[in-house]
Amino acid sequence: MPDLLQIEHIRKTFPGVVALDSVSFSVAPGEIHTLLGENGAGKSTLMNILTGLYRPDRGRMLFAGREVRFASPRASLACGIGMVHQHFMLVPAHSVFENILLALDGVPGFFSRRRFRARIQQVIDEFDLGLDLDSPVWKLSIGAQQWIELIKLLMRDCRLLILDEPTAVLTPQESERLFAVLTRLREQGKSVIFISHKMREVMEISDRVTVLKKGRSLTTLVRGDFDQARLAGLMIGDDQVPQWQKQSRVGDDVVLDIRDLSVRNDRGLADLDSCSLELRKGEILGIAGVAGNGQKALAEVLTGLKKAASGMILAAGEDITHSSARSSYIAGIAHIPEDRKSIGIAPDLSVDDNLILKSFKQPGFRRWIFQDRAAIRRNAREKIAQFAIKAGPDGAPVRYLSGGNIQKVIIARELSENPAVLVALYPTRGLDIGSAEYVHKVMADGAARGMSTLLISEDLDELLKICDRIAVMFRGRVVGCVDPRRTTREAIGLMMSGEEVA
Ligand SMILES: Nc1ncnc2c1ncn2[C@@H]1O[C@H](COP(=O)(O)OP(=O)(O)OP(=O)(O)O)[C@@H](O)[C@H]1O
Repeated sequence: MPDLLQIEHIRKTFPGVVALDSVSFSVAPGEIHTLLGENGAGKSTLMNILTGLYRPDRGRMLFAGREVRFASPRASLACGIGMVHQHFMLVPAHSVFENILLALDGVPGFFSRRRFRARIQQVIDEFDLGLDLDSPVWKLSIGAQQWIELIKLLMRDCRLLILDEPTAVLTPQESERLFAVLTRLREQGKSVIFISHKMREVMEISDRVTVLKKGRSLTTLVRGDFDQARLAGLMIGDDQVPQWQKQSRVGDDVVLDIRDLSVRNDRGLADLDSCSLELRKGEILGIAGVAGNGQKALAEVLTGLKKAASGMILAAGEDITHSSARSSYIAGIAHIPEDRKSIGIAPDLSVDDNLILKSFKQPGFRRWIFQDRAAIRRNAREKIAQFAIKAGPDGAPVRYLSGGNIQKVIIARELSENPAVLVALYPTRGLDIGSAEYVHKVMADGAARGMSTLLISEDLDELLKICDRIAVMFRGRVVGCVDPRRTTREAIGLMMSGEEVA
């Protein structure tokens, strides 16, 4: 059968950066094709070309045998290419049905509306999605909201679906359901481009894998010809994955004692609801939970971005909930925020400047009242090499970096001062395996030195591998605490969905 999509020698440059040098690969009808590549390899740029956001400098694309050039996202969608975005484009107050209607060009009349509703229901039943068309979107889980995005594309008869890190916000059970749906779609002859850094998923779902490296398509491998080690080796080089060993040295001292802590959001609702937790010296305490169950509020109240409505935070036994000691305590905490682009970095400043945002007043970076640019550059060079940051031309704004590389800049900055406490929200989300392992190594080394880490993550493999304990959050509370050596992904997954409280 002829290929549905053929990409030939695509090149795309930005000022001073070759994002894609020469990329060629094809997607067959009824195929799940994974794109794998380290941070900055060019995956997002390629998807932006496929979905009509960017135009390539060179090369050609054929879709269903016809050469295509997309002048806009609308043109790509009209052709049958749809992307399930990471940031859902849904109106929370509207119903599922209304949100799907909104995605169409023009509102159908009453009768066609009924027919349309019946068609959507058919899709829901066929894929066993269990969605209520009349439920307002804000009441739905993140997993259910992703179904809506998928249905929108299916209603538009998309033949090629692009999913970029779709499981980042799902429970293990929801991920399994997503994979079942993708398998069904494949059986129906739909094609999928799947992007993920999670090797377990890549192994489970891919028919073929194309490895991108430095803007070039290195190779395409067929199922049966690849395993995790081979893919990792191709992507980042066999000797590039940092090796580390966890040496558990959890002390008796409680460095943070959170007691019945509640935090309200702007609407006055409790994001954190009587949450209690203890973090010990040298401990890596994992927080599992589906995004939106209070993890972010917990990190924000600990790092001074939000105030506690009630309850207590004790640091080394001292109540700092509202005291003046709180600000100096917070100043010493390292924080890797969830929102990289608006909280984590100053987007228009260079990589060099972003790396010293917390330490620019230090004598090492000053000469009299002026900045010591040579020292700042030296520091940046060191960190760029240490964290393998793909930084682009000197002085370029950090917002031009790929998502994974922006994350590396934040981590390099936050961990450079040997903090006593690290609060990390999804620190390895979107990082390639080499970089994720480096972050794990940094945390393990930090723990051996006595650093205490609150690691909020949706990646259960990560939590099970690196944590001393895992607390599970559901609806603003800790609903259970488990020992990673005596639990399973499934057990944690059930707790995450509120089905079982340990
Ligand atoms: N608008 C832009 N201006 C300048 N450079 C850009 C722009 N968009 C991407 N780049 C650069 O192109 C390269 C490829 O980036 P891209 O975002 O496609 O990588 P990626 O494989 O998706 O990475 P990640 O896994 O980190 O998301 C990077 O070096 C990035 O800095």
